[in-house]
Amino acid sequence: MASVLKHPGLKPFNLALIQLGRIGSDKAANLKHAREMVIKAATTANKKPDLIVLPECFNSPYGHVHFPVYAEKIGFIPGQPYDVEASESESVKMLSSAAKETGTWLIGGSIPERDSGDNNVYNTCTVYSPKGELVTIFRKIHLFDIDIPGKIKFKESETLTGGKTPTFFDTEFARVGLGICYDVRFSELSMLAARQGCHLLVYPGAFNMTTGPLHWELLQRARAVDNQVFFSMCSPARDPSAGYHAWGHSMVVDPMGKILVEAQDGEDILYTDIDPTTFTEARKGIPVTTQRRFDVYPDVSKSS
Ligand SMILES: NC(=O)CC(=O)C(=O)O
Repeated sequence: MASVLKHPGLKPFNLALIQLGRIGSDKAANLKHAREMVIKAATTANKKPDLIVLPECFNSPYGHVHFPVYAEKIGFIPGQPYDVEASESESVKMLSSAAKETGTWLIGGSIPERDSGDNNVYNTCTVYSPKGELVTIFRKIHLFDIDIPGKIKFKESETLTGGKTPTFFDTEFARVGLGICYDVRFSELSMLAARQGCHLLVYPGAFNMTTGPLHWELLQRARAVDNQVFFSMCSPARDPSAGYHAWGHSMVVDPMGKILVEAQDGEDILYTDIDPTTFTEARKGIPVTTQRRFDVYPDVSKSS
C-alpha cells in the first residue's frame, strides 16, 4: 500500500442519506427528483447536513440491460482538474450544481458510466465538494454476479466491467472511503480503506428481497466492527412495480457496530450526527488496531 498523507482527524459532522424513490425509465425525471431530494435534504432538517448521499443506480432502472442505455461519458482523470461545464454527463452537471447550491459534500450514489477510451461501461460513484467540484470517482470493483436458484439471478458482468481502483476522499471533517453494494462482501476493500485512515466508509447499494433481510445489516455491522469505522449504505426505496426490488433499509452504523439510524423500505431522508468520541473510544477500549499479529499472518493492506 502506497503511503498516504494523514487526515488531520475526525470532527463532528452531520450525514444525510437519501433513500430515493420514483426511479423509473425516464432519466430526466430521475435526475429532477434526485435534485429536488438533495435540496430537500439540505434545507428541511434542523441542522444542515455536511455530507449528503444518494443510492446506487439513481438515474436508471437497475439491471444489466439498462446500464449501456443509460451510460454517460464522464471523462474524469485523477489528479487533473475537471471542467463540469464541459462535461458530457448530464448527471454530473446536475449533481455538481446541487452540491454547489446546497454548499454540501455530495456522494452522488452511482450511475452507469461509459469510459471515453475503452468504451466499457462501469457502475460509477461520483463525489462533489461544496463548491460543486467533481473531486473523485469510484467504479464498482466487484460485479454483482449471483445465482440463487428459485430466488435471484443477476449478472452485472453481462454489460459492466469491474473497476480497479480503491478510492477515498478527504473532507474537512473526515476521510471517507468508497465502495458500491456488492463490494461490501469483500472485507479486503474496507480493510484497505481503514488502514489508509478512513473514518467513514460509504457504499451506495441496492440489495434485494433475498439477500437484503439476511446480509444487509450483518455485513455493514461486520465491516464497521472489523475496522472500527463508521459504515453506511444508502439504498433506493423499494418499488414493487420495478424489475428489481431493492431492500431499502439505508443505514449508518457506528464503530462499535451499533445502528445509529435505519430507514424502512419507502422514500426517506435520514440524518445522523457523527460523533468522533465513539470512534476514539471504540479504538481505545478494544485496541485491535494495535494488536494485529502480522508475525502470524500477512498484512493484506501492505500487499500490492
Ligand atoms: N446489488 C448488489 O450489488 C449486491 C447485492 O444485492 C448483494 O450482495 O446481495
